[in-house]
Amino acid sequence: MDAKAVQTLNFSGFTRPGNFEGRRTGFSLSRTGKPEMVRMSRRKMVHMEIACSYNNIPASILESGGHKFPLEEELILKNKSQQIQPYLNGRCIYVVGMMGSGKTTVGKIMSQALSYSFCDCDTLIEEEVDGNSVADIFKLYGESFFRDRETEALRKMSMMHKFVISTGGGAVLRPINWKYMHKGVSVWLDVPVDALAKRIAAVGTNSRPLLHDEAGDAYTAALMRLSSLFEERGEFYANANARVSLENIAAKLGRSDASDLSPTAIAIEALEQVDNFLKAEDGGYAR
Ligand SMILES: Nc1ncnc2c1ncn2[C@@H]1O[C@H](COP(=O)(O)OP(=O)(O)OP(=O)(O)O)[C@@H](O)[C@H]1O
Ligand SMILES: O=C(O)C1=C[C@@H](O)[C@@H](O)[C@H](O)C1
Repeated sequence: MDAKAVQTLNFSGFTRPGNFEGRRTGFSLSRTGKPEMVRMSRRKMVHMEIACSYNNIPASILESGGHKFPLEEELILKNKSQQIQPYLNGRCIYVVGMMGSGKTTVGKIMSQALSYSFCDCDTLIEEEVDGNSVADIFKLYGESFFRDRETEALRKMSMMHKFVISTGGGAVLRPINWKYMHKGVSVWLDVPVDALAKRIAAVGTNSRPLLHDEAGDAYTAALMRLSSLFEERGEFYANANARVSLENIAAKLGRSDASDLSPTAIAIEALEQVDNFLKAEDGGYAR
């Protein structure tokens, strides 16, 4: 085997209930790069070696960790979530960030990894206002009515445990909302505004009332409005306990573009930043 074109991950330890989602089998990549099924008993010492051999990917990329394979990302995610779970102690995670920053997409991945439930605050408000969409609530009742419902939804969620909560883009604006969100751990997904504008232009602005009235082509209109919203809100997002900067992740992975990072890679960094916060609070892990 060409040692240069191989990356190996080793995991040893006892399986715990919940590991491998209760399945008695796991996957390992064979030396040829094909996944192989591996049988495991319910609780036993396991040693898993995952060797990835991709001849067309330069060894320098594999060795620098600049390329993450989906299976590898899944294992890192699970490992990280198991590491922080005892220190989270059931506290909820609130994901904050601009419209389109991936709070729902990344939040769902985090909730699965942590075996937490997931709640989208906008959806909760829609359910509580007779199933009206956020856009319709703005139209029918106005923004301040929506903001009051948002505060009420956060108050209710602050009494829950083991939830990842994707908040609305403007939830950071009211100090009372922070009082509720600080019952848990808050994470800011900091995504460059041009990446947000690309994502939003791709799906349209119909469901996003604060962007809907802007003139011009979809990308430019979204970019202009998002830039001015970010100028007003940047300092509020920075109240979060942990910041996940897509530009920093791209730099770590040696990528030039922060807009093509996988949601799983972003979720891993989010858990990493939560871990840093937990280590720093109240004297850290020594509680
Ligand atoms: N890492 C990513 N790379 C590319 N596209 C992404 C990524 N994460 C999310 N998206 C896409 O961006 C759009 C917005 O994502 P998502 O709904 O998760 O964001 P959000 O922060 O919850 O948005 P909002 O606050 O407006 O509801 C979706 O179309 C989603 O598929
Ligand atoms: O950024 C905002 O102010 C908003 C974001 C959405 O998630 C919705 O909560 C609503 O459209 C307002």
